[in-house]
Amino acid sequence: MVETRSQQAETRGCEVVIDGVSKTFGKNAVLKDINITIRPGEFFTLLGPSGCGKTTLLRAIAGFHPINGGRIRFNGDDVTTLPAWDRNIGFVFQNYALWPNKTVFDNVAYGLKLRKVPKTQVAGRVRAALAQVELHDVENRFPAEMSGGMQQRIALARALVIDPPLLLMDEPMSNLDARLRVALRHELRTLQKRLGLTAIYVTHDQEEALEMSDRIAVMQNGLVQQLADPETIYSRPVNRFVAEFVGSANFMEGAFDETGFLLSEGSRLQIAGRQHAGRGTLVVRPEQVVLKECGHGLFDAVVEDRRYMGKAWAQGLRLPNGPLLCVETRTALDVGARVGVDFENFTFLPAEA
Ligand SMILES: Nc1ncnc2c1ncn2[C@@H]1O[C@H](COP(=O)(O)OP(=O)(O)OP(=O)(O)O)[C@@H](O)[C@H]1O
Repeated sequence: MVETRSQQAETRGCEVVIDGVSKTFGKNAVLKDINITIRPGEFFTLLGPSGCGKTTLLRAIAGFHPINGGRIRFNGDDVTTLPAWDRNIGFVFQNYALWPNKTVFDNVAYGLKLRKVPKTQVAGRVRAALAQVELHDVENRFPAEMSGGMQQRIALARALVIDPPLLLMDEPMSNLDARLRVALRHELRTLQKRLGLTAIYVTHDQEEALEMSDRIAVMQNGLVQQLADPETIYSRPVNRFVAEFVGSANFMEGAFDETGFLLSEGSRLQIAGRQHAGRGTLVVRPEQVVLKECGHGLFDAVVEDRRYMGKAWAQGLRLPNGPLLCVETRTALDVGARVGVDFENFTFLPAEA
């Protein structure tokens, strides 16, 4: 996503260094020596399946969980043992955690009162925070009178009102319907860039992560599997877990030799493999498959099935004695037809020694 210069602010976000952080709950090692440096003004996402430790890491950064090993630094200051309320962080919870018996005004003003901001400034700052999330004339209402989307905005205003250099968000959109989530992605990122804060965002939604983030750490079982910008994560996954978790892909096991890639099932693909050698897995995204006339691709395949997906057709192509390849096409192919298949691009994951 590209921001215009006028949308970008000089960054006042802080650098966050997570230095060898580990965390256990009883005997359960939930974070295992995590090392990440998050840059000032960055929109950084922790992405991974349920239970991988992303919320635990976010809460450790916030100071809600003491850690068992490592250090956490904000702009070079060691905050590892600093209580949460002294870390000057905005936090948006998954369920918003708004007080139902407080008005919108009092919900948003809470952080200011805690910090003993002079009363004369409170109303102005609450209104400014609500305006940042495009909420107007709602100060006297109660959260239960507002839609899920509005409650999410109030939670965001409450986090922003203290003017934090760091905003932490734990799946803030997971309770919203799909259409609203998509609309809010752009809005949230634009706001974060305009305010120039550092944002750390937790999600298990790969589309959300790809669209919003400057960089993503893909996590599994308490470890960072890959840390990179969205394009690299998607187009050059470092292992099968990342390739499977982010986007869909075809996986073909086999080995490169001088004449191409020999599939485990026996067929040979005439891929020039000079830069690759040995056993491993070819990872081919559906949109990296190019259809040609029979005899003009790497191999011919037979259309085995097709499903209509709205913006494209998902087609299953059977390789001779080989796996079923999933491709996307604008128009439907007849089941039983033969087509030539080429790969515009692919990733090769060498087998682990
Ligand atoms: N307070 C706690 N006490 C004991 N175990 C916990 C606690 N919080 C989390 N865990 C465990 O730590 C592991 C990681 O949990 P965490 O919430 O960080 O995962 P997650 O990736 O954020 O998943 P989800 O998307 O489901 O929230 C899980 O096995 C979970 O059961």
